[in-house]
Amino acid sequence: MEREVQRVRQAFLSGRSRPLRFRLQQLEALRRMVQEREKDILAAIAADLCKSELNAYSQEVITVLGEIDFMLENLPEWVTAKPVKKNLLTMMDEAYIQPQPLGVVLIIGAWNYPFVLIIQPLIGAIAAGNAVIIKPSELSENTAKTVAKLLPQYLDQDLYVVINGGVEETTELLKQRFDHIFYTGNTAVGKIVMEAAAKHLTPVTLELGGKSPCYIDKDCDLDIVCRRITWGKYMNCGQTCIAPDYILCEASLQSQIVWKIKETVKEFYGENIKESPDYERIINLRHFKRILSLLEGQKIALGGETDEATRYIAPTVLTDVDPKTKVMQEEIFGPVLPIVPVKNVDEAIDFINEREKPLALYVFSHNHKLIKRMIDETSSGGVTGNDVIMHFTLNSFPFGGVGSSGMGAYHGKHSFDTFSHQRPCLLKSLKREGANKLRYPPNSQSKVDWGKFFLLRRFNKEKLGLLVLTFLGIVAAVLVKKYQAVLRRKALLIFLVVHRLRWSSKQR
Ligand SMILES: NC(=O)c1ccc[n+]([C@@H]2O[C@H](COP(=O)([O-])OP(=O)(O)OC[C@H]3O[C@@H](n4cnc5c(N)ncnc54)[C@H](O)[C@@H]3O)[C@@H](O)[C@H]2O)c1
Ligand SMILES: CC(C)=CCC/C(C)=C/CC/C(C)=C/C=O
Repeated sequence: MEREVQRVRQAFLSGRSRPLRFRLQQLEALRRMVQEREKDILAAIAADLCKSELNAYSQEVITVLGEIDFMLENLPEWVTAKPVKKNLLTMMDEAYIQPQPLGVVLIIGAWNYPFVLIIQPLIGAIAAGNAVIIKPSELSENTAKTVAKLLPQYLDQDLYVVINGGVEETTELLKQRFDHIFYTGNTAVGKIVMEAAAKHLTPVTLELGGKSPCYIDKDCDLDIVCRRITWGKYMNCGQTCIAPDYILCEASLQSQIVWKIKETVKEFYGENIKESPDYERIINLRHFKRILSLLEGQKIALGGETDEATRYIAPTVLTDVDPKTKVMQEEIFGPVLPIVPVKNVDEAIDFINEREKPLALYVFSHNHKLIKRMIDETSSGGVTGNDVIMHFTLNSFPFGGVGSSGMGAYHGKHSFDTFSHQRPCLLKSLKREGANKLRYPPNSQSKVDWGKFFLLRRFNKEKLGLLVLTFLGIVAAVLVKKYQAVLRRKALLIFLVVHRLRWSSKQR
């Protein structure tokens, strides 16, 4: 492992990942890989998650292609140094921010969207000029193997390396020194990653999970609300980090919500859900059993049917859920939707604020003020009003959590920034040493006053007068320098005219 990381570091130190042209070439090659090997990629995702290839394409491949196009279009502008505002002490100098690659980045992915969750951060890391080691999730082994096979056929083999393995390999990998670690997965492992990173003072981005609440106000169109929630909750069989985890609403709305979700489930997946190509399965038996245990003692208003052999759990809704029960203590990450009754929006806000900060928050209402209030008075990684999931699709948004749902963010320019160091560069001249006397010892009150003037722009009248005089002096000096030749010619002319006049008067 150590040798592998060293090999990638040597490749980074060769400097070839840095030029803009190289980064664009690699991103184009990655796009080619996705387009030419689409079938292999879709088949792998489909095998890992019992997902239709159409769904694999629209949930994962579209996002990746969109992100590559966005990078190719904007990267030339992002990599250029940006001049910054200067102060009086540096007004004659060159001052700019130059984004630079961090070095060797480790990307650790999760199984639930096994392709996009490693390739989207990879796009950002390449765009920023880094070398990358990718560790896909071992639970989605088909995608992990496919990515390990395909990437070296298209990308620089020493700069971008896939290492496959489970906990043991990841633990070993985490002992190495990286310049950034980008981890997607559960919060408990997030802490392990952060602890390992701390040993090398390596910065981390943690894309974690949590329980994303969904508040439904009574003033809304329940047909539309339930259709949107059903889509976001049961997509990928509920195994989506930003799926609505639970519903908060007034008790009287529950029966209508259950009925409308039931109708939508029929509309989306047909009478026999098990036969639907759009309804996935739970990733493994451990997660299947974990989700089943969340149903114990609950009032099942919809669904609840299961099949261990195929790890099938029907779209399920629970009503009148007690917040103290297990289903409300951990992220569900499955097709189970509890409804927790609250009296009003105030109680919903308190409920959300009494818990860990979620990755996403959803609020449905015709009342725009209520939505704004919910946003102002709570905290979450991201918010969508009157829909679910959709904030993920906008690559101008930073995507990430807050508090226990994660730290740092990515997508689009935010990915580029995550994997770059914003390096401040100040270039001075070795001339104009006179001005520097102000900061050299011995110090004096007058120097402090000048310092205050230059850096804090605080001055007394006397100093202001002096400064106006200095400024006029500088302007005069600049003008004299600029028009020196003209002035010299004018002076010569005056001299000649005067001389000529004198000579003429003498002749007379
Ligand atoms: N914020 C996001 O973008 C996002 C996206 C997907 C999933 N998630 C969250 O991830 C969770 C589901 O993923 P998961 O954690 O089950 O995925 P997972 O089991 O695939 O684990 C994630 C990664 O951590 C590694 N790992 C596991 N145990 C480890 C250990 N002890 N030490 C070091 N590495 C270890 C795995 O090898 C894997 O690569 C949910 O909480 C979900 O909300 C978040
Ligand atoms: C809008 C469409 C068609 C797709 C969105 C795809 C999606 C839900 C991606 C989620 C990726 C992600 C961060 C998952 C976390 O678990």
